[in-house]
Amino acid sequence: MTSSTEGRTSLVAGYLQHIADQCADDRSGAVADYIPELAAVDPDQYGLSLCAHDGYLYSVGDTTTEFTIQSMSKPLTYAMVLGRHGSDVVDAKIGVEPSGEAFNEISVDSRRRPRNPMINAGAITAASLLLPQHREVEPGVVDEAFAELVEFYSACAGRRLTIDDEVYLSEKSTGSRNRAIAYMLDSFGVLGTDPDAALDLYFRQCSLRVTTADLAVVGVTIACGGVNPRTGRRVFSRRTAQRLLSVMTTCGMYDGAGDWVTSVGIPAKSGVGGGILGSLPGQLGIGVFSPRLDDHGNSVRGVDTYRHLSADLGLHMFNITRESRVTIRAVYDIGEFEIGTEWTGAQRARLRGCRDRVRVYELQGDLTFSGAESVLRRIDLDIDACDIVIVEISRIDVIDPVARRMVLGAGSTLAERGKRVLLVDPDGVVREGLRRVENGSGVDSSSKIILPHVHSTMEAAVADAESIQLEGV
Ligand SMILES: NC(=O)CC[C@H](N)C(=O)O
Repeated sequence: MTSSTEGRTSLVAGYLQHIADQCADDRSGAVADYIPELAAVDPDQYGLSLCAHDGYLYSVGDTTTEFTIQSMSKPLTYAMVLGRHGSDVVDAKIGVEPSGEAFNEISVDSRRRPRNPMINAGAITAASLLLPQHREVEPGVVDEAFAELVEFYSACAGRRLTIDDEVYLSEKSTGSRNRAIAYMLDSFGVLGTDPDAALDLYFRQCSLRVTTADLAVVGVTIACGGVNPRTGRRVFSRRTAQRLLSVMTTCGMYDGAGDWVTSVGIPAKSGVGGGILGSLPGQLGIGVFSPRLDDHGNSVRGVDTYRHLSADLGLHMFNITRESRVTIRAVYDIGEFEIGTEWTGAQRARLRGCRDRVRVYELQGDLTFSGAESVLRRIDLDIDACDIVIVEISRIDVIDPVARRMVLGAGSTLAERGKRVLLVDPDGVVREGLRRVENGSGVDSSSKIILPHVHSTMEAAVADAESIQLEGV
């Protein structure tokens, strides 16, 4: 498996690779076989991508492999329809209650509406709302609606998506169940358009090709309230984003919604192609792909991956923190050290070169995975400008176990590049983790762990920085 991030090999990519490795051996489940194109895929493929709220992308595994979006298209078409008609019109046609049934169940609620937009009945109704609301649909109208749909999906993914024609034609020629659903809806008067046109649009949307990176970017666009952070473009409104997160939470993983929310807690949507799209509000987007499915039609390794992301990286949406995002409240350089008279002329000359090589980062808020990820990336970005980094965490109250490991792990990753990390931690928020690592029950499995020096005051850290600088003189 390959791993790629947009920068240097990072701690975060290492965590993702570790999760991928833990899920790799599970060969249970079976690939979707209702059409030959899906049955023929390599079942062992696996990819995982994560996109941070500023658009930075991490990927491990088969992340360039394209697969069909299938039901992960449902939230996107729903978003389009909400934008076009407003929630009142849409709510009159499609409910928002979890159905507790399979995705292709032929059922409606007491008002004869599909129960929610994440099951096929709701998704076909959503697709119908992108077409002219009369029965006589002229040729070319579906093409036009599809072109707009591709435009919208592509804006969410930040890249032009294309259709898999074989999958589309196969879906179209074998879709009796979906046809039954559409005609039932039509008989109830739910569809204002030609049911075959709605089906055609639905089959096309399901056949668009994506990668896990695309899914992560779509997920982060939802997480960021409708703005794609990679393009800076607003694709849909904040209200729509809130709606998508709500229905993904309650209905995205079909009949196991309660279990999903408690054990994973990441709004998500799966597709029978083996993908799972996830969106953690305000924080990040996730894309996973592995073709073998469980009885609900969700990717087996995909579900397992999400369980790990939630448990190991603390990514549950109800991981309560005081401030949702840690902030770097100040960054400054210590400047030139006092140079004592005991030093020789040559030493003094070299000491002067130490100037501005010690940089302080003061953090505040609660430190979670996402916060630690962005802080470490910021440090990584600046690192050529300094030799010693002092991270001041006296204003951090709560630190997640994963964030603690990340902060401690920075000692090793920066040491590889000849840099040192010192922590100012008066309240001992990292101390517990430090003890565990020192006892050998730690964290990163890297052979030599270089821990940051931990100090209780800034003065002590600065004095330590000074003596480290002097060692090299
Ligand atoms: N759950 C899914 O991904 C279902 C999509 C599939 N094309 C169908 O409509 O049956």
